[in-house]
Amino acid sequence: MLTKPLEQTYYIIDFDSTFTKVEALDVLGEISLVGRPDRDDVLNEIKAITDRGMSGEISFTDSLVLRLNLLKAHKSQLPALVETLMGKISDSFQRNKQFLTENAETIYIVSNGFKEFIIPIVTSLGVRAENVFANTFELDENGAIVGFDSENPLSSNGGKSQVIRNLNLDGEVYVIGDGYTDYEIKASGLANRFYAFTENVMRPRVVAQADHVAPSLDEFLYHNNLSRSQSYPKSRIKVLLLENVHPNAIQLFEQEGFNVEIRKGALDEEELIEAIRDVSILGIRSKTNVTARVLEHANKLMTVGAFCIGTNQIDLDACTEKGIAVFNAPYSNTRSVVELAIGEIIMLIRSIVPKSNLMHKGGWDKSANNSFEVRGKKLGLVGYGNIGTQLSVVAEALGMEVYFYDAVDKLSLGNARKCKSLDELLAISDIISLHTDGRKENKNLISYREFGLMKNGVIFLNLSRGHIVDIPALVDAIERGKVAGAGVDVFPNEPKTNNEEFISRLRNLPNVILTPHIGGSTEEAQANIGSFVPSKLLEYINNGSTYGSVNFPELQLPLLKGAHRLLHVHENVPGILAKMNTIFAKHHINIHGQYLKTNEKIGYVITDVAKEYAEEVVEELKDIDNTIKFRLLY
Ligand SMILES: NC(=O)c1ccc[n+]([C@@H]2O[C@H](COP(=O)([O-])OP(=O)(O)OC[C@H]3O[C@@H](n4cnc5c(N)ncnc54)[C@H](O)[C@@H]3O)[C@@H](O)[C@H]2O)c1
Ligand SMILES: O=C(O)CC[C@@H](O)C(=O)O
Repeated sequence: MLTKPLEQTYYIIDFDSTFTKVEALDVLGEISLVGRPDRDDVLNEIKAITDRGMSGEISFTDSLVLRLNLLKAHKSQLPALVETLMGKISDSFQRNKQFLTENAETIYIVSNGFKEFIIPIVTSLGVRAENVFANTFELDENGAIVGFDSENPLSSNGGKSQVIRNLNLDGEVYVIGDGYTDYEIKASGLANRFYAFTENVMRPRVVAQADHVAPSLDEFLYHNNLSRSQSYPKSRIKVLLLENVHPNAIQLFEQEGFNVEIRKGALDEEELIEAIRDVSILGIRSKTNVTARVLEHANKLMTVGAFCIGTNQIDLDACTEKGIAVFNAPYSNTRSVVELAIGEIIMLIRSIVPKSNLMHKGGWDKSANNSFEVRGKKLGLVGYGNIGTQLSVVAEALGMEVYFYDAVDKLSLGNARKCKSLDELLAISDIISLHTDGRKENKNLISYREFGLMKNGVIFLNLSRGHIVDIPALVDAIERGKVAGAGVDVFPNEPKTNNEEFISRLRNLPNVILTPHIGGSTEEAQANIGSFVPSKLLEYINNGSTYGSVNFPELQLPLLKGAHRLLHVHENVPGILAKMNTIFAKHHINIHGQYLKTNEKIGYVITDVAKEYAEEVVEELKDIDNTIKFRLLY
């Protein structure tokens, strides 16, 4: 579909920190200085000299002399340097090898670095060796690197401009680089445009001079309508991650080249409305409410990741109606909640909290009063889903008798016994632990009446969702001694950040363990979630797969190869697929594969088609009545 501009265009590309992620001489230093006790100091000195050269404090030639003297490198170390640099080629260059090979004739690498390592690297991606303009090392008779070709214009300031002038290029000249010397080519009137390349390093002084900022080569290719590996540059796709999600997630999005913004706390509705306008991918945990009102302002939003189990904080119906796919981590923190519940049950039934509090005040209460074993006690689980069932198994291993009640018929694990009603479970249990999901109907599931049904001296836990328990009723039950001990991790109103005060009537009650919604907050769980949820979001963005989505029809799609993928989300009304196929037939489109899945609200159709097709097809598909969202991937 895309066509190259007609006029001849030349592409001048920098090497260090542009073609590769690193400065090659820094890497050479890491190799040549191995074993030296002062290695880190010398490496820092080399970096400082590079900066002084770049800022103009010393001449480029002087900076080169000083750095080579410090490096004390030998030609035998160059293969190791090349091997390391091979692994450090910028991601967007690696994925756009096709651009480099197809335009090999008009691509020039112009660098103040050295041909000895630049040529093997750039030719591996199709660039021509004769189009590499760089310096060469000077060696002594033993092969030590002792200098450089001082006659080469690239050994001094203004060298890049001189090389371009000598090339006498006839056509449009675009320069892509991260350094000021790259901009200087444009400043000398020798280039039409300068693209500041910021994938690896962002130099404000250089960016300030740029005609366009290119956070990746994809952006450069997109800006010039050139063929590329990404249909839409990821650097244009904004990811907003709230509530301190694990660094794994940030890294996964950044390494794919997305534009990632992170915020530590949750946002309230107004703040989120403001922040979400240009966001395509939103990551939250339990405290950010994605309401229908927020979604009205989220016109670019494609997907939401709940970096937790619960999704009750998200208006799933509104997301579905807007064609926004929602994903969560349904079992990444299950084990963590189970372990906390077990720990709390033992602490509460032994009355450890008041004993410990007393000791902190200097007291000593060595007695067995109100201390019991868990062995043989009846544990009642309300909700027998992922957490309930796992807790059931671990509790049985401790010798507890497990009873459960679930809204749907569930298979009992081990010797766990099913109760026919919630009331039956409440009446029978010595310890009651809530593990239902947070659907609205569960608000105040446990209130005065339910506490009234429980045994006197019951141990009560809520590590599910705050609104499931009527807090005044719980406070009353604790004060009356009906509940002998309580563990509460979730609350109807929770502080948005760690700086806000926790206000609750549950404060300062005896034998009550309060935890700040950390049932799932272990290093292991957060790291798991930080990888799991992005993997789902990325599969959806990159491939269209919705497997594991909590609101979209689930489709696990094959990888996209040699085709264009058209993704169509529409209201679930009859006849849409027929209309799409009529359009394909009318334009004689060769279909490689087609997948359809619906739920009660929407339909999701993926069609893989041969790459050549008329541009109107896309517009016609978007114009089908009841279309909610359309995307094109290749
Ligand atoms: N404290 C934390 O940090 C933390 C961490 C993870 C999960 N959670 C919460 O724990 C809860 C359980 O998580 P899960 O992964 O086991 O969920 P799940 O969806 O696997 O299981 C929930 C179960 O509750 C049942 N249920 C719903 N309403 C019910 C009702 N009124 N009566 C009886 N059963 C009912 C469902 O049928 C389902 O089997 C969720 O609310 C989740 O948000 C909290
Ligand atoms: O980490 C969170 O904010 C929520 C944890 C937990 O409630 C969940 O739903 O997984």
